[in-house]
Amino acid sequence: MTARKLDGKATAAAIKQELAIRVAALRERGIVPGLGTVLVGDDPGSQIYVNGKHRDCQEVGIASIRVDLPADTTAEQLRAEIDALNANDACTGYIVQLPLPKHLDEHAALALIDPEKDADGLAPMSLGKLVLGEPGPLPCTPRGIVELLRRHDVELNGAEVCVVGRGTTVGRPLGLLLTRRSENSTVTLCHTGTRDLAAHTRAADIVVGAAGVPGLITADMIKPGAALVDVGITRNAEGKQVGDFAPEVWDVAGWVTPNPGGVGPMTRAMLLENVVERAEALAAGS
Ligand SMILES: Nc1nc(=O)c2c([nH]1)NC[C@@H]1CN(c3ccc(C(=O)N[C@@H](CCC(=O)O)C(=O)O)cc3)C=[N+]21
Repeated sequence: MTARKLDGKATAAAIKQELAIRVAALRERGIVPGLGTVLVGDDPGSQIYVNGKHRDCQEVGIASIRVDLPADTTAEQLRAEIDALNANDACTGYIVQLPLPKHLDEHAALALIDPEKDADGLAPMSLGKLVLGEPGPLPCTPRGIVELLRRHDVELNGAEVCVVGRGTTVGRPLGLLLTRRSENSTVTLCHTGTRDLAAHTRAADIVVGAAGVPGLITADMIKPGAALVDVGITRNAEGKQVGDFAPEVWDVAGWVTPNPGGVGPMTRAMLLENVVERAEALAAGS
């Protein structure tokens, strides 16, 4: 059996077309959504991602504001840049690209983002709202994963989902998203302390690899027909993006996200979605 593709690239392209129409409608009413990015340092991966986000903005008609800072930026300088974006009316939402250089405190930086402008859904107020079930921006990767599965008609209601990885950007918030009544999945959140990972992955209808360990999840750990979502973006020695699943899983699974071309493009599409949603709320007067 060969798995079908959970095509993030094509799905993200379709979502961007829908967003372009919504952005055009906003612009007709005099509202221009504007995404800001704050990038500190010269991590090549982060530069690629930020470039991609600005390209996406241009495609759908969102204005973009780019703030690139040197690696030795101080906490005070970073705070001043964040304050400036909070005060800038042309910026309706923004992100602070992670990881920050080691001398900067990521949680402290995220806490400075005006909750109304948190495009990533990773600031403390947004994560708190997610826990409480209140409306707010949703973290982009988890939201993109749910959207990708929905648009391929992979059943979430009652599904057994094994999420491998407990990080704050993906694993943990994905568990929160999937266990809402609207998704209604049963989630097992596995991590480095899990005693028998294979026992959990084998029991799952959907397995999400978000551990950042190349090839961690192998074909023998998969229930035949399961849907597999690969969040891993480790770079190998040749600079190629490698995921958390071994390639042989394609012979066992029912659905697999290509990588690249799966979760990454969906993450970027959901960032745009968050920005457009926020601009629409502004247009509605809230
Ligand atoms: N505040 C913050 N928000 C983020 O959303 C965030 C972040 N920090 N830090 C880093 C991670 C990583 N991330 C990716 C986004 C898109 C692709 C993506 O589109 N990848 C392409 C390949 C890109 C290429 O290699 O050219 C793909 O998978 O098809 C990958 C990774 C967002 N992140």
